[in-house]
Amino acid sequence: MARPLYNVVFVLGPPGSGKGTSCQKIQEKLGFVHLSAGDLLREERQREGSEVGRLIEEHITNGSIVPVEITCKLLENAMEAAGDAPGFLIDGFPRNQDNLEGWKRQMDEKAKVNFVLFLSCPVEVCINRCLGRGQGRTDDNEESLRKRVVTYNTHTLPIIEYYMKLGQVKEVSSEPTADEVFSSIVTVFKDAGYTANL
Ligand SMILES: Nc1ncnc2c1ncn2[C@@H]1O[C@H](COP(=O)(O)OP(=O)(O)OP(=O)(O)O)[C@@H](O)[C@H]1O
Ligand SMILES: Nc1ccn([C@@H]2O[C@H](COP(=O)(O)O)[C@@H](O)[C@H]2O)c(=O)n1
Repeated sequence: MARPLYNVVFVLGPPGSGKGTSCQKIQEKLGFVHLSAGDLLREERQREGSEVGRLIEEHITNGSIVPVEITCKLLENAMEAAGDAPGFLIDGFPRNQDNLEGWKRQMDEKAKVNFVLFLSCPVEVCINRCLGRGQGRTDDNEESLRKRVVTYNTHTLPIIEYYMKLGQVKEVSSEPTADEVFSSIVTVFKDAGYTANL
């Protein structure tokens, strides 16, 4: 098999666990490119009058998961556009079985998943963080957040468990301060052999 084009770390955890915050820090330090599936979907949603935009809006409001054909294409396009990078942090993906299977169909030969960084944090802490995020997100309200947590428990945790069985999950508690969390993440990357700039 040809050498995979993309070196990938999936970043998963409950909504508001600090995935975006930590990915930004890893990007700055390690040069990995941060791609948030949620951000890409929010961008795509803006396209005026598009049927896909309406579908994405519905899923985001309900805290449910957009079909993988849409999300995986957005991720692949973003990886292609980023070109040469030491690695990609794919934040908030794969979120359910459909995401996982779609990724395998579309990306298995092009990308190597090195490990899954799992940011664990009590749900009530996460909800309070989202409610205080202040970014004007339409899904940072009590109702959508409860739905997002149900989706996380029902659909995303089994994906994390799937990778745990493969021995590919590196868990970091994201309850401490963002700097403390980042320092634990640095250790994870060092242990995984990424020593450049660390
Ligand atoms: N370790 C931390 N301690 C306190 N607040 C934090 C910490 N990490 C992130 N935050 C804050 O919590 C909020 C959510 O963080 P962030 O957006 O990084 O989470 P996320 O996991 O990417 O969320 P989502 O899944 O909803 O996109 C932000 O306001 C961020 O500043
Ligand atoms: N793989 C994904 C990721 C996200 N979504 C939708 O976007 C919402 C916001 O995601 P964040 O990661 O930014 O919190 C999420 O609740 C989903 O509706 C998705 O469908 N698939």
